[in-house]
Amino acid sequence: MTDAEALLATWEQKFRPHPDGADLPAHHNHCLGCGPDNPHGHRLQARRHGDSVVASHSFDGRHVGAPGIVHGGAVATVIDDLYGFLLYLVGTPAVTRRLTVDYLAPVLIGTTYRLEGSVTSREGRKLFVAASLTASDGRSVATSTAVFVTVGVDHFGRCGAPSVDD
Ligand SMILES: CCCCCCCCCCCCCCCC(=O)SCCNC(=O)CCNC(=O)[C@H](O)C(C)(C)COP(=O)(O)OP(=O)(O)OC[C@H]1O[C@@H](n2cnc3c(N)ncnc32)[C@H](O)[C@@H]1OP(=O)(O)O
Repeated sequence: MTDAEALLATWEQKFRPHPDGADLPAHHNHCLGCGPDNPHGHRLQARRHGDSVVASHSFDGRHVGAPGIVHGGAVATVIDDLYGFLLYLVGTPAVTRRLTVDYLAPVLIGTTYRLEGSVTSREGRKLFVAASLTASDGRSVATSTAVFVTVGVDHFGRCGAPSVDD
């Protein structure tokens, strides 16, 4: 089995049904959004919440933009990765085609936020998704929508999927 095939096999397992409330597996160990072994990553941990995915997350000093404030690209990365967990619930691989973020208020370093994402509709290969980032007092600090397009596993093979340890 090639490294790419081994990685795809781990994904196949990850796409099995996950019970409500279950912690969802990282996309792979070095994923920028959720990989536990990526020293530059966010190590996002998400769980299933009905038909949505939720996470509790705080950013650290590696993700700073203006002093004390999280870089907008880091916020977008984490939201994009949250959508990647939704794919486990949808049951099909897909990739981000369009991502929009409305930054409603500064996201602060070292503060814990709640993320929630869900699929709003599906048209053929297009998955329309939406997410929010909420402070502990209930204030929405960022909202997002995105379009994912479903792809076959060959999409990842073609791109030279990394080994399971990458
Ligand atoms: C078992 C193994 C599992 C493996 C499971 C891996 C899971 C893994 C998770 C990894 C972790 C996740 C992390 C976060 C997710 C990334 O980060 S994904 C990485 C970033 N995204 C990319 O690299 C995608 C790059 N783009 C592409 O490869 C190609 O453009 C795409 C998205 C595959 C689409 O290309 P295409 O197949 O040629 O499709 P195309 O005809 O252009 O469009 C398809 C449909 O979408 C529509 N569309 C296109 N753009 C738009 C738009 N902006 N708005 C609305 N509709 C649009 C088109 O009109 C078309 O509609 P129909 O005509 O079919 O009705």
